[in-house]
Amino acid sequence: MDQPECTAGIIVIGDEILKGQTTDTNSHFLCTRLFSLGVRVKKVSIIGDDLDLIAKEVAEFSNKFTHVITSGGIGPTHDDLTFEGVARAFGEPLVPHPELIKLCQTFFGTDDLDSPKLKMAKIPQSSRLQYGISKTTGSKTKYPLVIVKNVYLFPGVPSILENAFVALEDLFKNDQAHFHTQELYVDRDEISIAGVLGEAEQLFLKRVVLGSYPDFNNSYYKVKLTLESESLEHVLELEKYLVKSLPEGSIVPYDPDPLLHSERVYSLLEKEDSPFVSSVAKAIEVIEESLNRYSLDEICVGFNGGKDCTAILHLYYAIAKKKYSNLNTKLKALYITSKSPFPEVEQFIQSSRDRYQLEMLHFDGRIQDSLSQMKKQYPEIKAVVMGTRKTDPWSAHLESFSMTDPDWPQYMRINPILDWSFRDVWEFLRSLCLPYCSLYDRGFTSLGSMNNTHPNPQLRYIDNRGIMRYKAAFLLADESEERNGRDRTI
Ligand SMILES: Cc1cc2nc3c(=O)[nH]c(=O)nc-3n(C[C@H](O)[C@H](O)[C@H](O)COP(=O)(O)O)c2cc1C
Ligand SMILES: Nc1ncnc2c1ncn2[C@@H]1O[C@H](COP(=O)(O)OP(=O)(O)OP(=O)(O)O)[C@@H](O)[C@H]1O
Ligand SMILES: [Co+2]
Ligand SMILES: [K+]
Ligand SMILES: [Mg+2]
Repeated sequence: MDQPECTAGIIVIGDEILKGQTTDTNSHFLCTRLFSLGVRVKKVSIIGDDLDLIAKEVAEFSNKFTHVITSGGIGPTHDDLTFEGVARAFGEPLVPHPELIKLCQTFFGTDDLDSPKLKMAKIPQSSRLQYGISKTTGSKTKYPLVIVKNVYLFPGVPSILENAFVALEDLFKNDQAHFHTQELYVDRDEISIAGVLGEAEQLFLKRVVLGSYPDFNNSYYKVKLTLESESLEHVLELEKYLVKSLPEGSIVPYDPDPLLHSERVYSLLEKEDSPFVSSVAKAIEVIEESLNRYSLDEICVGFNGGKDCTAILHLYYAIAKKKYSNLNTKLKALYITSKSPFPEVEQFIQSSRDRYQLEMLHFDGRIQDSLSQMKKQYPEIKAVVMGTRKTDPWSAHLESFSMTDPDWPQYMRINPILDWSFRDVWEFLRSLCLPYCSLYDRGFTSLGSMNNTHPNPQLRYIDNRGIMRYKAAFLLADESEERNGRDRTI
């Protein structure tokens, strides 16, 4: 820690970003990688394709930071000005580089120095060329990175920048420093823990950087704390201090990436025998059996954003991922839109689609009609995995594998959680920290459509300011009241 800090500045160049036509993902990528390499990014600047601005920014960044990374503006067109801007920053001319000319000739088949295709071969006089080693193939990259003093000129196209950076990241690795980070999740408002955080900050000044980030939409915590230092000891010391000083029970276990840890579904079975463990075991058994009977192409998950199918979807994902160790086919989900869907439900369905990378089979209208349409449009589908439980209307007679009723389009209904209780569903979702539709945190216990569903009166309470509120669904004490928020208790 006696050495000067290893720092970096990032300059993202391109009019399209300032106009909002392109979202900059490169700075986020670079910040993440550099942080893990022990390099502290001090500043990110986004500027347009403007020669003077590029020159000024590069000169200033080059003075201030150990490394400067630019992204964009090195293509063949008139508006690509980064080489020229960097040359101007250091008072150097642009000169054709023999090696780059050769490369441009092989790529573009021209040796006309005035052709736009050869513009990319003219670089600042003191440039160095650096080839990377591809981490996947082990071979030398086709195109070199241009480096001028401490400035690294990366192309702006995200996939190319990312590959180039990974192939060259040893250039940036700071062996002196490795940041140790730790996250703590707190189930209290930021205001109520601000005092403790302030004291901690003073006590650990300069030794640990403490960050506090509220999240108003998370079902599991309200504030994420980040503890970060070059010394693991100091991080652990601060952690201990916070555990001691924050209100008892306010730090909650949280898994920010339950899909990455989907094998935890199986770890649930290792817990002490209980009705919940048997429920999970049975569900796993049914889904494993269905994957023996059907290929991934022939099955979809009936997914309407409700809690039961949220549990089902995760189980199905975890089991499919285990069976087909490298899931490279998309899992299919059937969603039949109800008459007036809740926006919160639609939003949750979209975020689930993205999270699990689902292929959505989407229909509008009556369930029966939609299933007939699915027969025509996706004739390969033979079975639907569903979150039906025996306590649902008309479901007491169902079995793990039940064909649809005779007057319905014929599908195998796979029902892995028929015998689960309301409590089982919540224990499953919450112990794995799975995201679920936000309505369940606002007193809804079963979801229909907007015109027939409201929060469950059993969960109503008056808060300390006299305002009527609803507790979260998982706190419902009497499970027979699950459908008490539905109009037609059919
Ligand atoms: C894929 C699929 C198959 C279904 N098959 C039948 C069926 O064979 N017989 C039936 O009466 N209802 C069937 N249903 C309807 C459901 O049992 C249930 O009534 C519907 O999902 C509405 O549930 P809710 O009232 O809890 O919102 C099916 C639904 C889906 C999505
Ligand atoms: N519109 C639909 N599109 C696709 N699948 C559906 C639809 N409606 C019901 N299903 C399937 O039927 C199952 C039972 O429906 P149900 O509404 O009881 O459960 P849920 O929506 O998952 O949760 P909740 O009981 O909290 O509403 C769902 O889990 C889902 O698999
Ligand atoms: Co249900
Ligand atoms: K903050
Ligand atoms: Mg429902």
